[in-house]
Amino acid sequence: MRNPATPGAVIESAELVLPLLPPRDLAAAASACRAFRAAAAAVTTRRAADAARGLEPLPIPFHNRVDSKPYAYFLYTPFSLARLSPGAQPWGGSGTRAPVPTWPRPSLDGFPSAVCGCACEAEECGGPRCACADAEADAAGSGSEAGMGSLRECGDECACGPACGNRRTQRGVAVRLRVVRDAHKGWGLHAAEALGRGQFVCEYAGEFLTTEEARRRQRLYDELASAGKFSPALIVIREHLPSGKACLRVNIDATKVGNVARFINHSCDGGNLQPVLVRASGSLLPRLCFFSARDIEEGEELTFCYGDARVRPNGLRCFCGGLGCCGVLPSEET
Ligand SMILES: C[S@@+](CC[C@H](N)C(=O)[O-])C[C@H]1O[C@@H](n2cnc3c(N)ncnc32)[C@H](O)[C@@H]1O
Repeated sequence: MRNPATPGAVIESAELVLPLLPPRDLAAAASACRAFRAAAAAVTTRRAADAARGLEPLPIPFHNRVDSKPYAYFLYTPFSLARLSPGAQPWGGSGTRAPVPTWPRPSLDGFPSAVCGCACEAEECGGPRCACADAEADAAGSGSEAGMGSLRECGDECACGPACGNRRTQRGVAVRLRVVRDAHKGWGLHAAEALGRGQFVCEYAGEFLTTEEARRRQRLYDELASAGKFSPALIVIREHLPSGKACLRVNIDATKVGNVARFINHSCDGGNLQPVLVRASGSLLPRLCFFSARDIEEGEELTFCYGDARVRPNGLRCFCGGLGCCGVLPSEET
């Protein structure tokens, strides 16, 4: 057995333990000894190089020319989760990149799914004969909520495989993005390559919450946000019947566990992203996905409109910079 006091053993344990630590604990560990300081610096550099920590097909780096924060800390999930498995998630270790888990997507643990799908021949999926195609639905058309598009994709019960053309949103973030710090808005998601109109950008992934839990967290987040230095990322999606009555409400919280969509800032003029509710055959819950609403240049910030309502007291100041900026961020009672 290796002597625990040897420099090699110290570095080995640093390699194992430091990637599990949140920033404050990492800084504390760095002050322990020179070897830990060097190992912690390497962890920080690797974290700043990929917000997605190897869980998306492409790395998504942080860029900060505003202050000294190298990255934002949260647990990464490429898909929304019904239940969280407790425990820390390593981030910034020197091991090889984690395998990309974007295929097959896990089915939503705990949610019932209907048995349905298509049996299309190769390359027929999404076409007129595909049982999963919905002639009414489109990524940029009328949807269940004002400004929200809708789309149907192939799902778990379909005969098609990972390369199916009707699974555009199921293979993770395949466009180059970066997370950029702004003096007023905090972190924001930017295009790191030019995007054509209608390209899939990312899903809004996080924890699925009950409405009761969403309300409880919203109250807490409001308090923390009004004190500054806190950026909540809890979103409520309501799907309406044509009559206008709400029929389904989905609460997704990406504040502590989420994906890169948690960095998308608000724009009062609607922004350059189109939110789309995507429903896969066999899945009862829709997923919120973002597509480019127009051609987007490399370096542009990606934004969407959080909503129209500004009803909660102490609304936060909006810095979207749009011509029609309302001055206050949208906020509604959840
Ligand atoms: C979903 S998060 C977006 C990412 C966030 N900027 C961060 O640093 O993590 C939403 C929060 O970002 C900030 N934010 C988003 N859009 C903004 C805007 N137009 N003006 C000012 N702050 C904004 C607010 O703090 C808001 O509560």
